[in-house]
This record gives sequence, structure tokens and C-alpha cells, in this order.
Amino acid sequence: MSDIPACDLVIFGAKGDLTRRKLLPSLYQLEKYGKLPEQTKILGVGRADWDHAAYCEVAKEALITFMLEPLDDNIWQRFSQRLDFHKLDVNDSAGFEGLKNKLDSNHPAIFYFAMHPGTFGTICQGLAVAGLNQSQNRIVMEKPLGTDLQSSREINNSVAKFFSESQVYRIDHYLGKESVLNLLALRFANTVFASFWDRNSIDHVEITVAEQVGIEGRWGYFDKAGQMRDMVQNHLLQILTMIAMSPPANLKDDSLRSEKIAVLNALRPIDKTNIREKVVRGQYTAGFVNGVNVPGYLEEDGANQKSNTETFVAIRVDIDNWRWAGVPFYLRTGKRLPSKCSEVVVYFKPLPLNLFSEFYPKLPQNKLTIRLQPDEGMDIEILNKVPGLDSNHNLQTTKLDLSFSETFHQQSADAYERLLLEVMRGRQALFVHRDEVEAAWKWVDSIISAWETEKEPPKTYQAGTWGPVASVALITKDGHSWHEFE
Ligand SMILES: NC(=O)C1=CN([C@@H]2O[C@H](COP(=O)(O)OP(=O)(O)OC[C@H]3O[C@@H](n4cnc5c(N)ncnc54)[C@H](OP(=O)(O)O)[C@@H]3O)[C@@H](O)[C@H]2O)C=CC1
Ligand SMILES: O=C1O[C@H](COP(=O)(O)O)[C@@H](O)[C@H](O)[C@H]1O
Repeated sequence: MSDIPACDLVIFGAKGDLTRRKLLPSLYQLEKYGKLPEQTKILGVGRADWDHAAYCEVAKEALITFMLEPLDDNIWQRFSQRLDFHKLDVNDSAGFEGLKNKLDSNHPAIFYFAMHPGTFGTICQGLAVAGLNQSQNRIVMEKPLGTDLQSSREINNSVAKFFSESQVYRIDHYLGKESVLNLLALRFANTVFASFWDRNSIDHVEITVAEQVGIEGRWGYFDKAGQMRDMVQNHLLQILTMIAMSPPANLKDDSLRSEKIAVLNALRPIDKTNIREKVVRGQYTAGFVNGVNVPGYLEEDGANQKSNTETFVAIRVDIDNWRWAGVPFYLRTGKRLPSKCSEVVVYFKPLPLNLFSEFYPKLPQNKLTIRLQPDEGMDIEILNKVPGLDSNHNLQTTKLDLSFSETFHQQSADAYERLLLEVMRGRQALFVHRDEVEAAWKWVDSIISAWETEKEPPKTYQAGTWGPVASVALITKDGHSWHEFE
């Protein structure tokens, strides 16, 4: 039996790519685990002329296409009984009354907006006209929320006219990843890390989110966004806040999110005066990824030969607060890199005095690597004496290595499964507060505006390499180097 309170789930954009690829498969998995409350209905909304049976066909096809496992007949029977479809053009605000009639007013309704953000205000207005914005109801919004601070504010304002912030759940799917969430446990449940997590002990931090994929046929979207809006404004800055925030008073929604907002507000601005020393942007040319010949960004389907859109970004970030003054954070993310892997690497400061200097003029720094994906886990590099009778203090770097899958013998849940459950539970901690989105845009806008002013094209890198050479220089000039992936 599910421990989740009863609720109904309404998906606007019921036949769209996001719903078919992510939402329906995640909901099916929750059915499989017995997590969905018994009374919960899943109501798809769209303009098609479908009934229950027709929508079940669409959903079944999506599950067969996008799930890695075969469809189980028993689970499908249970799941399909929850499904229904409601025909509605969201521009027709009178039509929301019919939607209301299909919902049980005794429990909360969750409205998932799997549609273009330009429609969010209109949907909220329609819901309000039908009285569906009462405080027990919640809305879920997908990224990207705008393309800059101004457009993001417009979306948030159009929603805030009808729903209070406590009803709004903004998705950043990285916050639903097991390993990102584990950062809270690592930092706040372990004395050893909690007490060494600041400028006194940490030298610098690297955060890499590397992708092997290119733009996956999404030129129309990606060329307007670029890696900065697509990945840095949301996922990388969210990881950064989880690493850099101060301990919250508790793990409740607002305590946690206030600490993250404080980090975003402390990011040192990057603008035209310092962009050259702080940021490298790149664009891939043709090359080989996993032995396969792939086209360059400008040769992708639908490409415009003149595009200066970045597919790679590396940034030196400074956080101007007491905890992190003088500790650089290096962020790096790109498409068509040699492997798909996301890691946070924390380098600890050298000891005040090297007692082994006679044998080792410089001791390697302790290094904590947190593997976010694909092989979730962490390791710490420490120095050990090699066993033996040798009197020369023969030291060797060794690893304490923890693999989540080997230790816990179970697969991590998918991010969307976790996030859907959290909305049903009414917990906002893993969702992005309006102030976070806007603080992130403010910082990112300044970088994008500096790029536009200086008009310098992105540096090229061959697909299948770790980005432009300049991204190496960005970090080596500070005396560091990017962590090499195994
Ligand atoms: N696809 C993905 O993996 C991801 C997508 N996103 C974001 O999620 C959002 C949705 O993306 P995606 O699923 O790819 O988009 P799609 O274009 O595939 O789907 C859009 C949906 O909106 C519905 N729709 C459009 N206009 C109306 C209307 N006037 N009234 C009712 N329904 C309407 C369409 O249904 P119909 O035509 O039947 O009315 C369709 O189901 C976007 O903002 C995207 O950026 C975010 C992360 C990942
Ligand atoms: O939001 C997005 O994320 C994916 C990367 O997500 P991951 O879970 O596979 O790491 C990215 O490819 C896409 O461009 C972006 O819109």
C-alpha cells in the first residue's frame, strides 16, 4: 500500500515528447513499486479527440517505446485503469470547467505543465476561472523557465497571479538524481566532511557534466539556448549550490532553499571586464565519439552555418562569502565529449608542514571524487605507506572507493519517479524556488551579455575531445588541472 496521500494528476501536453518519454514510464514504475495511491487518477489533457481507450493506446505505445523493460500485463492493467483523457485547448478558458468535473475535489489535484512555458500563464488562468487554484492544488513546471531573467520573471508573474509560491513545483531533474541528493547526506550526516567543508580545508572544486550526445535533432531549441542556458543556468548551478551551501537549520523546504539562494546571490559577477579570464566557450566540429563518426555542430540537421551558439562552457566561479572566499569552483559542461559522466572533485589543501619532504618535496593533495553519473559513488584519494621494511617512507596514493550499486545492491530510482512522488507528498525541497531561478538567470545573463558585446566566436573543439584547448589553460593558469576521467 502506498504511503502517499490520495491525489489526482493532470498532465497538460498528454501526447507530447516529455510525457511519452519520461512521465508515463516513471508513473508506470511507481505503479510497479505500489507507490501510487489507490484513488489516484492520471488525466491527460490535449486537443485530440480521444477517449479512455484511445489514450490507453497512446500510453501503451509510449511505454513500449521508451521503457527498457518489457510491459508487464498485470501492471499495465492496474495502470491503464487510472488513465483517462480530457479534450481541451488551453486557450479556451471556459473548457476548464469540464476538467474540474473529472476531478475529485476531496483530494489535491496536481497539474503538470508538459508544454511550452509560453502557455503556463494561460493554463493557470483557466484553472483559476474554474476554481482549481485552491490551496490544496499544485502545479509542476518544466525547465527551461524563460531564456533570460526578464522572460523568466514574466512566466513566474503570470503564474503567481493565480498560484502562490507554496503551490509551485519547478523541476530541475538533476535534483531528483540519487547521487545529487546524496550530497546532502554526505555533507550533513558525516562529521568528517561537515567539519572540513570550507576555505580552511578545501583548495578548489571542479564540477564536470560531460555529455556524449550532440543536440539530438533539437537544433530549433538548442541554437537559441546554447549550453549556458540549457545546462549551466539550471543543472550545474544546482549542483554548485548543493556543494557550496551552508548547513540549513533543518531539511525542510524553505530552510534548504534559502541556503541555496544565498549561494547564488554570492556568485561573483562575470561581465565584459573579466569574461576572458573566467569563461571559455566552445563549439564542436566533426569527430569521433565512441568510434562513431559524428558531424560538427554546424553540420547538424537544420543547422545555420553562421551560428555562434556554444556547445561547451568552462567557467571559473568565485563565491564571495566567508565560507568560500579564495576557493575557485571550476565548472565544465559540453556536448559531444568523449564520455557521459558527471563528477564533482574536491581538492583539499596541502598540510601546513610536509614531514616527508626529504622523500617527497610535494605531497599530492587529498582528493574527494563524487561520481554523480553513470557509475554513482565516491572515492577519496589518500596517501598510504606501502607495507615493507624499507625505511624511506615509501608512500603511495590509494583510494577508498564506494560504488553505490555494489554497496546497496539496488538500482537508483529515476529522477522523474522521485520528483513525481515528492510533488504528491507536497514537499518542495527538491524543486527550484522562484528566487533561485531568478538569481541564476541574473548571473548567467551577465555572461551571455558579455559574449554578445565582445562578438568573439566560440573556440572550436573536435567532437570526442574534452573541449577547446583554452579550457585547459583556464585552469592551469591557476596551477590546477582538470580531473581525468577513468
Ligand atoms: N521532451 C523532453 O524530453 C523535455 C522537454 N522539456 C520541456 O517540456 C515542455 C514540453 O516539451 P515536449 O513534450 O518536448 O513538447 P511537445 O511539442 O512534444 O508537446 C507539446 C504538447 O502540448 C500540447 N499542446 C500544444 N498546444 C496546446 C493547446 N493549445 N492546448 C492543449 N494542448 C496543447 C500538444 O498536444 P496536442 O497537439 O494534442 O494539443 C503536445 O502534447 C517544453 O517546454 C520542453 O522544453 C523539458 C525537459 C525534457
Ligand atoms: O535538461 C537537459 O538535460 C540533458 C542531460 O540530462 P542527463 O540526465 O542525461 O544528464 C541534456 O542532454 C539536455 O540538452 C538538457 O535539455
